[in-house]
Amino acid sequence: MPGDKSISHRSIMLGSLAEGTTLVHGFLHGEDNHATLNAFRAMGIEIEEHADGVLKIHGKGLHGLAEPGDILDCGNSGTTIRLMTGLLAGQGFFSVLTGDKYLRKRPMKRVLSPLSTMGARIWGRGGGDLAPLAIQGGSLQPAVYDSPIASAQVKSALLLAGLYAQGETTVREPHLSRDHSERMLRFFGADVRPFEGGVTVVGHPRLTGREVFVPGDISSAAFFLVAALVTPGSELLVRNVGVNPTRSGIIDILQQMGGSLELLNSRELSGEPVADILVRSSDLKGVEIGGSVVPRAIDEFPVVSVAASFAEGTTTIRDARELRVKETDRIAAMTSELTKLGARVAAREDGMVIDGGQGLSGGTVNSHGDHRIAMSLAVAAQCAKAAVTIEDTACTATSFPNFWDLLGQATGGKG
Ligand SMILES: O=C(O)C1=C[C@@H](OP(=O)(O)O)[C@@H](O)[C@H](O)C1
Ligand SMILES: C=C(OP(=O)(O)O)C(=O)O
Repeated sequence: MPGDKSISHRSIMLGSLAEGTTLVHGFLHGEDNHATLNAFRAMGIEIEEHADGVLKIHGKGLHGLAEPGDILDCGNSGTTIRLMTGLLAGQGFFSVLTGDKYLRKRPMKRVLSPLSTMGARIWGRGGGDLAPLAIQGGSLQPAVYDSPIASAQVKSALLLAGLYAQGETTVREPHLSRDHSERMLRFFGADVRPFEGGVTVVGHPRLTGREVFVPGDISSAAFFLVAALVTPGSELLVRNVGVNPTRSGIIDILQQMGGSLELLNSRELSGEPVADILVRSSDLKGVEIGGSVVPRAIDEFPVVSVAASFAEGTTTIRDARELRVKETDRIAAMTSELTKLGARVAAREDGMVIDGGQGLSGGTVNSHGDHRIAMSLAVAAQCAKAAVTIEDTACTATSFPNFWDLLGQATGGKG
């Protein structure tokens, strides 16, 4: 699997803010991560790329970034723009962040509001909710923030701002979102204290360059797990996948559906749990999904809805309103596209209801420009009764540049 996208972003950010050299093995060379990489280069950080894809980051310490000479383009990446907003709020310079037409529609007030309580000065379109964002960096005070949503991007923006505030910054969240920032901050030497319901970071740490091994991305593996489960006679071993419990909700959901998935060779890499996943085709059944598993599988719901179309009985997804503010409205997009393939799907305000079991037919579908929708539809196509044409597929390069090749290999050329 390609490297984990979330961990790859954070390795550039913390490697740049650390003193000394950071080596990153397994970095994801996708468009989103290149947006982060280019932003740090534009702020004066030297990042070498070796022939084997390994990155060497020459970190300049917490106060080593320079004012960028131009607007920083975050492309399609919500993680880049939201985490950078927190980080840039504490710098001694002015910066502007923007992104593509999808990113410029996504809500930013969720980070701007709590950052303003720390003294951050940030402006945006739409009354301060939309990019481009203009940031006048300056001194910050620590804060205690009760986030109404379980969002790692909100949490991480505040923790990164908290590095620049004297004292303790605390974020509480309704359910635990992915904790890669916490783990990597600690790995680089920051004082990070997780507690039941939240986390505290102590400001003004000294971060030291490290050697980071990025595990394979479970969100990318998810497409192959579902493809193998719903293709009769399949057996697939997916090696070196990050199985951090705050990310592994897809394994729990697929096992609950009756999927045969085994974790082998469990180990730890740079503070992150990793395993190989053995998956065998299985008869799936419909399930109820909601509550704390939702943030643990937030990017996997498009492909979960494909699995549900092949599962016997009804699958109900609840508490997943966040899907409406991703690269696209993923509830609306999957409902319309799966319906075109004959699935019985109904959208709900906070999720979907899927009556599965009758398989999918052929047809023409569209990704809506969203990488996860494109790849989920490829899995649907793989197992549909007739040919499926998927329009607008270049977006897979956002998170999974070699997706089509790997799908072809895994399916013996059928992909
Ligand atoms: O912090 C991160 O790396 C991410 C957090 C999640 O977003 P939210 O924080 O908006 O849930 C997720 O959807 C995104 O793909 C990556
Ligand atoms: C939502 C996603 O990413 P981001 O928020 O970083 O654009 C994703 O990769 O599915």
